[in-house]
Amino acid sequence: MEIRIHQLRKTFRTAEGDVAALRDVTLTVPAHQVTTLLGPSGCGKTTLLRCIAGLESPDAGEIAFGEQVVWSRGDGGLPKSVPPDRRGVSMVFQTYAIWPHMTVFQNVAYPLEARGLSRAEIARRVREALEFVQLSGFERRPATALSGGQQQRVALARALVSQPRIILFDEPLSNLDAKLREETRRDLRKLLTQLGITALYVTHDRLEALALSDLVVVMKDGSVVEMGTPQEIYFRPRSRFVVEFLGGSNFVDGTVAGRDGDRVRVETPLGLLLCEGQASASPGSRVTVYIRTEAIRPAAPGDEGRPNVVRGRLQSLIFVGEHYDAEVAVQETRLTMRLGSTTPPAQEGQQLTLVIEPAGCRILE
Ligand SMILES: Nc1ncnc2c1ncn2[C@@H]1O[C@H](COP(=O)(O)OP(=O)(O)OP(=O)(O)O)[C@@H](O)[C@H]1O
Repeated sequence: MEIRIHQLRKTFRTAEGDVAALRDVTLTVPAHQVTTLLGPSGCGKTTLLRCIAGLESPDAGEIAFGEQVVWSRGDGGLPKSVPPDRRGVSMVFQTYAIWPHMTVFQNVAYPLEARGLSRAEIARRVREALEFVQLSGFERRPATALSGGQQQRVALARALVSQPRIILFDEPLSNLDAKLREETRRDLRKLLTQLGITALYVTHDRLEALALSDLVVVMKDGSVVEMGTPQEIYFRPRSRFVVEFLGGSNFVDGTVAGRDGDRVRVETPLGLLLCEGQASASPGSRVTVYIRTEAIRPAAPGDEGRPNVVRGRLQSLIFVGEHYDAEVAVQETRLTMRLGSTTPPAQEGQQLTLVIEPAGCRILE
């Protein structure tokens, strides 16, 4: 079920003044896929999720599930709203919100109790949901006698048992430790792909967004700034904000010098760089170039005469296990890069010749 959001606006009135949590957000969340809302704290992710669930009332705009409008209000008019329990939406929260005084079975059965289903039907559906999250055999366990990861799976089973059209996740993994988080992320991706349900997932963790999603929507200050597949967002970001949010660090300012096929030549403090992106950039215009850390490598024999070769001095080298994080000064500019940890690295202070792969060198808007 596709979610269509059109010019959704929400302002909170607080003692300190108005807070614009959503500024005319327009967005289509595709059906049967996993979409994440990614952005820093306070950018409006949770507010958008709560508006979709019907837990928050927007000020203006429209929300539709497929062809069904579930909330709408033009400026000044009365809102039209489908109540939360009639939207066919389930939500999984950061705190799991499972009931400690109930068993696993009772927790998962809870959403079905009020529906007048037979005991046999409830038992069948709960069994199926628990099988799906691999918790068969845990039915009679008190919910508190489970690990954090297992509690999270109970919350997921409870969200699935009522066969929702849409499932919403609000930072569901943030209470788990790093290892469990990684495992649960993998399991969740597998489960959601198998289910083929429309899932919208809120996180401020970039790895989670990249690993889980079919589509990543980056938000800032109540607005959508960019969206795309994880690969598009990672390899072809358009703004410095997105690059920085994804952990990128190498930026140089420059002036467009001309074109070279699909690529653009930019005069920078590192010298002339051949870059991807914005082939329309006109000569003379000022631009910022982003260089991906892993696009920089030490030069090897045969690299002479290649584009984007620079010389610098190794400033620092930090061992982080699978590689060294290195910082290299190229005249006034500092570049961060990775050096393999299996080959003996260079010494701090040593001169290095580096190649910057043009595919990892991008002009930003
Ligand atoms: N009930 C409320 N009353 C007043 N202001 C609110 C309320 N809920 C949210 N806000 C404000 O609206 C803005 C957006 O909040 P929201 O919780 O949607 O952000 P978020 O991106 O989900 O952040 P986080 O990752 O920290 O949860 C913030 O500035 C927040 O302080």
